[in-house]
Amino acid sequence: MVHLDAASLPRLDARVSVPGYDRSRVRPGIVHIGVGAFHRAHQAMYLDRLLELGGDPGWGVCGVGVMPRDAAVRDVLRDQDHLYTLLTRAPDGTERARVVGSVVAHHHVPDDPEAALARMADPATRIVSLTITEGGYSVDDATGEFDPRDEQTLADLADPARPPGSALGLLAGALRRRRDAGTVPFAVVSCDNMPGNGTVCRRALLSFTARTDPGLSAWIEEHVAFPSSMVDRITPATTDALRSQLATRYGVEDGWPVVAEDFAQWVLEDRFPAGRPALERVGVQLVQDVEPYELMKLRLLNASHQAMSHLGVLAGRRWVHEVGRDRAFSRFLRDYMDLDARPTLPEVPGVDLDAYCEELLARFGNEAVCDTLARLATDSSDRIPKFLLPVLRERRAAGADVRRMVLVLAAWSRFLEGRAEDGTPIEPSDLRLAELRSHLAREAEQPGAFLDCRPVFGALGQDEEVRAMYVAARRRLAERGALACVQELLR
Ligand SMILES: NC(=O)c1ccc[n+]([C@@H]2O[C@H](COP(=O)([O-])OP(=O)(O)OC[C@H]3O[C@@H](n4cnc5c(N)ncnc54)[C@H](O)[C@@H]3O)[C@@H](O)[C@H]2O)c1
Ligand SMILES: O=P(O)(O)OC[C@@H](O)[C@@H](O)[C@H](O)[C@H](O)CO
Repeated sequence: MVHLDAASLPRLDARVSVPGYDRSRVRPGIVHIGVGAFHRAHQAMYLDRLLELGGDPGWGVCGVGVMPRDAAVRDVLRDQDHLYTLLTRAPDGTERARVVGSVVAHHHVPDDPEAALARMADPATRIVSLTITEGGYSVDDATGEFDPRDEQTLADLADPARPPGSALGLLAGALRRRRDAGTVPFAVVSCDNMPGNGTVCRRALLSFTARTDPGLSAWIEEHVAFPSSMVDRITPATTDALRSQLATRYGVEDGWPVVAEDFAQWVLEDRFPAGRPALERVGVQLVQDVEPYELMKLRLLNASHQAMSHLGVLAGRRWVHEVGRDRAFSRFLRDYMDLDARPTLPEVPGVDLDAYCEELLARFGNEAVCDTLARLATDSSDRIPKFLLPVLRERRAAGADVRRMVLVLAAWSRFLEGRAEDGTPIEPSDLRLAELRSHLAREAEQPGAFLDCRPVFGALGQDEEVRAMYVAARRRLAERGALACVQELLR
């Protein structure tokens, strides 16, 4: 068994590809906040590929962790010279193992906010990117208003003079230093799954600074670029089973490997006043307007994920591929894509949407990637309003049949009640669980009360026809089960 670190690279199993470039020359030009599974399977992978092609070594990554739990990643990465293994698995079971070398440093904000701030203020940092989850931006889905709830952001707003502890606080603090020093600002790149993620991030930061430092807010508005991006690679959370597989198959001891599907896509708006890596060399699409790609991905892939997760769990499934390979469920998803989502999409340059949807279904059926429905169903109160409800609203306004999407909402409500159809307990994890359940508790006397949760459903929840469909779908789910409900709605 070989413990992964810089010294052990030459001794690794020959099937594990390792950085061929000189890591001692790699310097962080990018600071990334939220070095979770996805960043390491996606952005860091693209930069690793670029370095492998002889790309500018000034485009390495320094990770930044804001949440207390990020200390665990920091410790593992530090112990491994910031190296980790990325396993990619294709639907046919083909697996590739790669040690990624593009991450070269990591700062943990709860322990040392100054180190993170100094790194972000350093002129060598030209991009700050983020995967801090949809909730990390504190923008209310129903109103579009800034409505912070997390401890770190609230603490930064309450006392702007103390060292920042939140992602927004760090961005503001670092940009203030750059402005004061006359340093060109970095571009801020959100890589979270949100429509208009650059715009959302900009709105959040401007709202944050409007409350803490209005002069800075005006400067950011004028000088800082927030290119939007569409990011795609299905990346489950790391498990102990993955660590053991890596050890057994390749003899590598890695505290935090990552597994992902073999597919990867990144479409990025080309607005980087301080410069950017030559990402086009490694397959990243640099475009003027990312919106069509973003809408395509969020409404076809992520909304389908929401549709399959709650229905699937109610029907007793645990894995994404179990649902993806089920004939009725996959036909239901394809109907959703073709009849509900696609009519709401603009033309997507260079994309054949039929082929895209077909490929999505194959990706959902990828057993080797071991993705769980539970991951997809986490924090759905933050996902459904961004991925599914915009489609439901548009189709409703067009007078279309919206029963498939309403069935998904009904399944979500049953899921939140905490029991699958076979009686197995479900433990939902959601930022708004208490609030959602307080609405659900009124369903018995007031059918449809779940839809009164305004921050999630907004005015749509008061649409009488939608409510009636939802109540009927909930009843059918209870009487007949998720699979039968899905089958009933197949075209
Ligand atoms: N996993 C995927 O398949 C995938 C694919 C495309 C996009 N994404 C995007 O990436 C995000 C993260 O996914 P992941 O798989 O890396 O998850 P993860 O749980 O592995 O990592 C999430 C990271 O975000 C940090 N974080 C969470 N809330 C935060 C907050 N309020 N402020 C600052 N940091 C915060 C966590 O501490 C952690 O470092 C998703 O929410 C999604 O928007 C994920
Ligand atoms: O990451 P989230 O929570 O936005 O959504 C869950 C999944 O739908 C998502 O992670 C997908 O796997 C991913 O967006 C694929 O690129």
